[in-house]
Amino acid sequence: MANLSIRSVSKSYGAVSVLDDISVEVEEGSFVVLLGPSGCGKSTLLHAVAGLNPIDSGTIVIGDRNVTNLPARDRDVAMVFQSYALYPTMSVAENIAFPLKMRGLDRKTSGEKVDAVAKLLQIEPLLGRKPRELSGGQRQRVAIGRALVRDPKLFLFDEPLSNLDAALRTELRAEIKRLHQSIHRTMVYVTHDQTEALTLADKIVVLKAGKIEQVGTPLSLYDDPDNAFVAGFIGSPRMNFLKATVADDGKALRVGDARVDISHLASRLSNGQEVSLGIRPEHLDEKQGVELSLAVDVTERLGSTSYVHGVLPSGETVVAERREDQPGFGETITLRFQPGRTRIFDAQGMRVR
Ligand SMILES: Nc1ncnc2c1ncn2[C@@H]1O[C@H](COP(=O)(O)OP(=O)(O)OP(=O)(O)O)[C@@H](O)[C@H]1O
Repeated sequence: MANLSIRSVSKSYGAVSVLDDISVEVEEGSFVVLLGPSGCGKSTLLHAVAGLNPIDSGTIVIGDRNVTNLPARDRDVAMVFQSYALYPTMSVAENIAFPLKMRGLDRKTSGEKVDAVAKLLQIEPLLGRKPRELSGGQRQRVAIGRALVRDPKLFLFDEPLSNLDAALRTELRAEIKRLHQSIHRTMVYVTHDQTEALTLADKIVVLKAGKIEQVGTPLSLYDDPDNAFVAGFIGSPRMNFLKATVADDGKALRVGDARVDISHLASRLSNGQEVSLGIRPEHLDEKQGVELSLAVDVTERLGSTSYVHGVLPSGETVVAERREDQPGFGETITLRFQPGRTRIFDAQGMRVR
């Protein structure tokens, strides 16, 4: 059963279309991430679900209620913002208890709920402090606590980790995941960070310029992207895209001097057609396969793995993963890849299958 249905939602600011016929189904208890570059409309969509932002057309259903025209306070959703949005004069306990106070809950029950949430988030020692006496990570835990205590139908997160440093982001990301696994509530999470999306989501909705590019599990988007945008946006370092020309009646591609057999594809490609050959950095470190020669300019060593940056004879730049050798500046190395690992995109960026 879908806990949230976003149906054909559109919104414009003047002549600019920010959300263009967006439909998304969010299953009960699932974790859905809205992912896309800055300005793609993901916050606008989340705010529309929360009731903070009116839409021009479409329908939003939460549980079995059409909430499209309901104000935010009647939607039974709780939102966690990037900026924490805590009340500075209130203690942590008062901040977390605030939604319960608004509901007129008695002090004893409210206190018990605050204690339970504080325990879950391991912020019990902080309950008496003011927000200014907390680190960024602690503040965000309090903001999450304030959302949790309301026990809403739906949790909405708007880039909650963006103000934190890298180590804390990783830590709190795992905590949000743990939280979701323990309370099994429906969560919709906005981010431009593909690592957050890949690690947290059951389902990712990739947005670009107000339109959905693809919806799928993290693995399906990574392995089976529908287009070059999704292929390039998901994965770090990003997929390499090499210029290629169709040859042998659609059975092969020419990439510089190399021939890439693509006879496994039911190709509708014609000789001479220009396409783009997508290869992930980790697929350029094979023992056997099609060979490319790379003039190395930078090697980044990250523990047991390295990323080698360099230039092909065509002048195109490439990033390749290396698990064993660590070539240095000026060396020329041979990259090898299996044609079956590559993804092919036409001139419009659409995947050729
Ligand atoms: N009140 C507004 N008036 C006019 N344009 C707006 C308004 N709010 C947002 N926009 C525009 O709508 C588009 C989508 O904005 P939105 O904040 O949803 O993007 P986003 O994907 O969340 O980006 P970011 O990651 O930078 O927050 C942007 O082009 C933005 O400039």
